[in-house]
Parts: sequence; C-alpha cells; structure tokens
Amino acid sequence: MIRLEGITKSFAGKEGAVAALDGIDLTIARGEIFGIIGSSGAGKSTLVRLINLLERPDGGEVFVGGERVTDARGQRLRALRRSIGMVFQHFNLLSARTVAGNVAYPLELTGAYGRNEIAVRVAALLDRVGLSEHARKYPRQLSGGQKQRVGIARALACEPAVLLCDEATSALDPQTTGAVLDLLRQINRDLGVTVALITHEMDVIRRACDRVAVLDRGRVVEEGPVTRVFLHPRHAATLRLVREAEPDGGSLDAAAASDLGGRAVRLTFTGPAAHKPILGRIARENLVDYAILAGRVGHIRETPYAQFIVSLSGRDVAGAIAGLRASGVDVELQGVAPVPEIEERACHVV
Ligand SMILES: Nc1ncnc2c1ncn2[C@@H]1O[C@H](COP(=O)(O)OP(=O)(O)OP(=O)(O)O)[C@@H](O)[C@H]1O
Repeated sequence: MIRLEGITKSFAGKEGAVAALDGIDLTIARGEIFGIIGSSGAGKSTLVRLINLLERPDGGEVFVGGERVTDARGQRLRALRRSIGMVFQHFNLLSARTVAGNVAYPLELTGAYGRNEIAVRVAALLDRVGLSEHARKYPRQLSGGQKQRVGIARALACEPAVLLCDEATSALDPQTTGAVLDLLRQINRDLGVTVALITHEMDVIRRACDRVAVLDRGRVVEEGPVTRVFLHPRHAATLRLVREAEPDGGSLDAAAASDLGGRAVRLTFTGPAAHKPILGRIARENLVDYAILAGRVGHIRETPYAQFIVSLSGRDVAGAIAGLRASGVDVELQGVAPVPEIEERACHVV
C-alpha cells in the first residue's frame, strides 16, 4: 500500500546538515496495522510528513497503492492526500464547530457533496465511533478519548485507503488508549483500511499492530512481526523501547548475568503453550531443577505469551532443553551467541 525506497531527508542545523532520515526502506501492506516506533528525534515526524505527502524527500521514492507519487503535484497531490486520513496527537479539532461540524468539514472542503449527503455520512461516521449522542456538542465538552473519536471519524470522512495515526494515543490515559486502539482495530477489520501507527510507546505496538519497524537515528534498525520484535529484540534501540514498556522485563538480562551456576536459558511460550504446565513436566522427566530469575507475561494483541529466564540444573539439562523445544517452547541459551551450531554444542556440554 505504501512503499518507501531509499528515503533520505536532511535539515540545516547549526553545525551543518542534520540527517533526519538516512536511507529508509519500508513497505506497509494493504489492510495491515503497521507500527513505526522510535524514541524522540528518531525521525518519526519527518517520516509522517513524507508519507502524507506534506514534504518531499531529498532522495528516494514514495509509492502509494503501487503508484510512484514522489513528485505528485496539484490536483493529483490533493487527491492522494485525501486518500490518507490523518489522526493527530492533540486532535486538531475546530473549537468553533460542533462534533458533527468537525466531521463534516473535510467533506465540505471537497465541494463534492450536498448538505443531505453530508448529514447522512456524518451520522454514519459518528455511529461508527460511538458518538451519535454527542453530535451537537463542542470539542470543549468532550473527554480526550471522545475528542480522539471525533478525530478518527473526521479522518475517515473522505473514505481514505490509509489511516495515518501520529502519536494518536500519546495524550490519553492507559484505559482510554486501549479503547481508542480497539476502535482502530475494529475500523481496520470492518473497512479494510490500512493503518500506520506512529508512536514512541511499545505498549501501543504490542496491543494493536501486526508488524512494526523500529526507527533509530533516521534508520530502520529492526522490522518484523510484533511477536518477534517484542519478544526477541535484536537492536539496542528496540531493547530500550521494550524495557520502557515492561520495566520488570528489563531485568531479564541482569538476571541472566546473576545466574548462580546452572544453565541460564530464556524461555518463550506463545499461544496455547503459554497456558500449559510444560516446564514442570519437563523438569520432572529430566530430573532437572529450575529457578525462575525473571519473567513477564501478557498478550501481544490476542496472543498470550510468557517469557522467563530460568536457571536449569540437575541430571539432564540438555534433555530438558530438547524437551522444551519439542513442546514448542522457544529456548535461547543466555550468555552464548544464539548461533544454532554453538547452541547445540552448548547443550551437550551442560
Ligand atoms: N524542520 C527541521 N529543521 C531542522 N531539523 C529538523 C527539522 N525537523 C526535524 N529535524 C531534526 O531531524 C531529526 C528527526 O526529527 P523528528 O521530529 O522527525 O523526530 P521524532 O522521532 O518525530 O521526534 P519526537 O518524538 O521528539 O517528535 C531531529 O534531529 C530533529 O532535530
């Protein structure tokens, strides 16, 4: 749906040019919820302005729906921008207009709809976001979550193919964030709209996205399914973001280092395996003891997961590791490079 190829963008700084984006390659597939995450200064806002065609890259190409749009101008550019609905962190509602008036605004701007048609469309949009009863209120009379629902209805008004959400939940409390993310997922499911979520919070990615790209200093340093990136972060920037989301999970590495003699392993249970008593059974079968040193449990979208660092000791640690793997548990040896042949050798040593 959206493809960025070799995108570069620099800005003039006091000490020369600052590379905000430094060779970005990214593909957001039609119908998915794609997360772009990065800390402050990573280049997220610059990327948003390139995706919604408010700015042009210094180098590289932007494709929307398979069409090269890097140099689009005039009428075509306006049509392309309408195909990308924007949801903002601070809602950007018109305070002098009612809820219904805010949602009607982009439809009025097109000049393509009559009053009745606009009224019908606005009513349907407000129904979709659960605000029908608030149509005549003004933004100041709404909660943050309700304001964002207006923002989402407005972004959907021109039936965009893509919903680009720029820190859309960053001004909301955790409960309201959950409700807004649920709404975005429902819209994605019902309308097939592609959703791009730009955020600095891993928790938002965990709850809502199919795939994620991690941005750091203007580069995509890691990309993949959320389950993989969240449970097995490879890059230091990703690890930092995961730790911010789950402070206790951050003690995993430290715990591994403090392991007292046994074989420290990181065990990841996902899906049905997260609810089965696998570890106890395998420990008994192999006459192995285990000490749980650190852990985290939760959901990635609907998928349950549990991840522990345990220290295994006793009769047949290698057999226990093999048994865990055979039961669908992902086992990573701690303190050993995660290269298969090294892992295998390490298994036989213990
Ligand atoms: N208009 C500009 N002029 C000069 N430098 C800029 C401009 N816009 C962005 N930058 C620089 O580009 C880099 C990336 O900025 P950007 O705003 O895209 O990051 P971000 O990830 O959105 O950060 P934040 O989460 O803090 O908004 C930063 O070093 C920033 O200072």
